Amino acid sequence: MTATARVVIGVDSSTQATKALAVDVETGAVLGEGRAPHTVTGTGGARESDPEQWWQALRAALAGTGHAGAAAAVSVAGQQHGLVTLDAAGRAVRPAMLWNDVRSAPEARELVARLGATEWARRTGSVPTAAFTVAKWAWLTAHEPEAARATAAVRLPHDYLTERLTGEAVTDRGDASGTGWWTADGYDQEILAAVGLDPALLPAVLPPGRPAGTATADGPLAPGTRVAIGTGDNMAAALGLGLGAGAGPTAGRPVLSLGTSGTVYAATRGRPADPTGTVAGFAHATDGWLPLACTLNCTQAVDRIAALLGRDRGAVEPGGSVVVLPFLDGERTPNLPEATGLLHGLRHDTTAGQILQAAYDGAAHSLLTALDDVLRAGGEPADPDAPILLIGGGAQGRAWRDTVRRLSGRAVQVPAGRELVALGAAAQAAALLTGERPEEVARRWRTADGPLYEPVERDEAAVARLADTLTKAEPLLREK
Ligand SMILES: Nc1ncnc2c1ncn2[C@@H]1O[C@H](COP(=O)(O)OP(=O)(O)O)[C@@H](O)[C@H]1O
Ligand SMILES: O=C(CO)[C@@H](O)[C@H](O)COP(=O)(O)O
Repeated sequence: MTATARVVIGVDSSTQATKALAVDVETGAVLGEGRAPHTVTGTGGARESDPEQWWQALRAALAGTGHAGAAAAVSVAGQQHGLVTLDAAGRAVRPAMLWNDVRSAPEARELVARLGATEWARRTGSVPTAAFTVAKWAWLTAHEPEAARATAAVRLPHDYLTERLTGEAVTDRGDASGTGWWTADGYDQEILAAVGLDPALLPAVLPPGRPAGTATADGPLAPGTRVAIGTGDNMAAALGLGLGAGAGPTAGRPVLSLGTSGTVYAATRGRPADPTGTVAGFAHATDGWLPLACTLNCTQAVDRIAALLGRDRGAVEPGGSVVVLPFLDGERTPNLPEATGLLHGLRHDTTAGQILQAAYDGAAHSLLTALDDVLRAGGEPADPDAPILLIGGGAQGRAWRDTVRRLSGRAVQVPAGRELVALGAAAQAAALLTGERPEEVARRWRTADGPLYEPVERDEAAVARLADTLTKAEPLLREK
């Protein structure tokens, strides 16, 4: 390997920011880091961002690594599901509708009613919720038909950025599996016809390991730099943790990610097809599957409640019996897209710190409840003694770590590598150079190593209170 072939860059274009890491291919050492924020607009159920801003943020983050001109390969991972609509000149027709935009909830319900939940799960692995790209496209054709008519290309956030770097209209199986129009055999022509989307508008889904192309001369990278295919952010984090679905000890290892979204998932050998819709049957980026459950209200919802209470995010207090269902932005798991937040069981002696703790509990409970469903959907045995790999910004907070341990009764391991999505993308880029599988690269880099926090006794009373409140409040939370 030449001196310049030693550095790759992995990018995480997530909801709130673009983060880029320059990484040494041999050791996994992070040599440089760049970051640039995104703006998310929208009130009520709307959440949108300008794709041009992601591109500018990508340029800034790449420059921030200090290695943009010298990297041998680059890969971009991005927030899943977002609907990017481009005109014939490649300009955005309108802002991208993001994964957490729940205006498309009625369209998702209608799509499920038309085909049936079991058939959706059988074909695409998932029952679409408002998050899925197919529901967003259906919303666009119904509410902004001129924008839909002006659309000459439909992209996901990561493949939009990959195309800006290379000029190639390509995507990967991992991110494609979050659209609602991809099956293991390619695009589902019948579903596309049902939502009036011409397949010619979509990028080609390349086989795993095939590069997207090389950097064009007018971009932020040295012309000819190899660009990997990239993937969705959760798929990239799985790669970054060294998790593969192939034979080996990593299939079925549970991951809990605490970021803008909360996600719980595992790499599995079995293809998920959960007709209840709790588990999305995503594809792993290399092979096998990545059953996943996702919440809309995670770190940001808890931070918002801390701000309302005038407390630091870590200033929780034990005790009391208050319950918070922090569904501030509507919720996806459980599927209550029109829900708002709920506070129940307030007493004269309830403290602000207990209310904040209850918000953490409410956010973590939805994810932990889905954990067994995730493993079942992927056909992997649930091992209650296996530590949960805890990642995302929230994993850095003691209150989050303690809440997950108390409500699960399990140990948690917090990988030392902070930016697992960007590391996973870097592993994809490195794999282009070395011929390894990306997850093998990450294992060699020992990205999942980190402190283990021992299990504590499960707080059965808190879990029962949450489950009971959720059951009783459900009719209220379903009201529009
Ligand atoms: N030390 C910390 N304690 C608790 N939460 C934290 C800490 N640091 C960051 N966070 C939370 O992490 C979130 C960002 O997580 P991250 O995984 O980077 O987001 P994204 O999903 O957008 O990539 C912030 O919203 C913040 O609430
Ligand atoms: O919708 C999902 C998964 O299905 C989300 O996990 C998005 O992929 C957004 O990710 P972050 O910006 O929170 O990382």
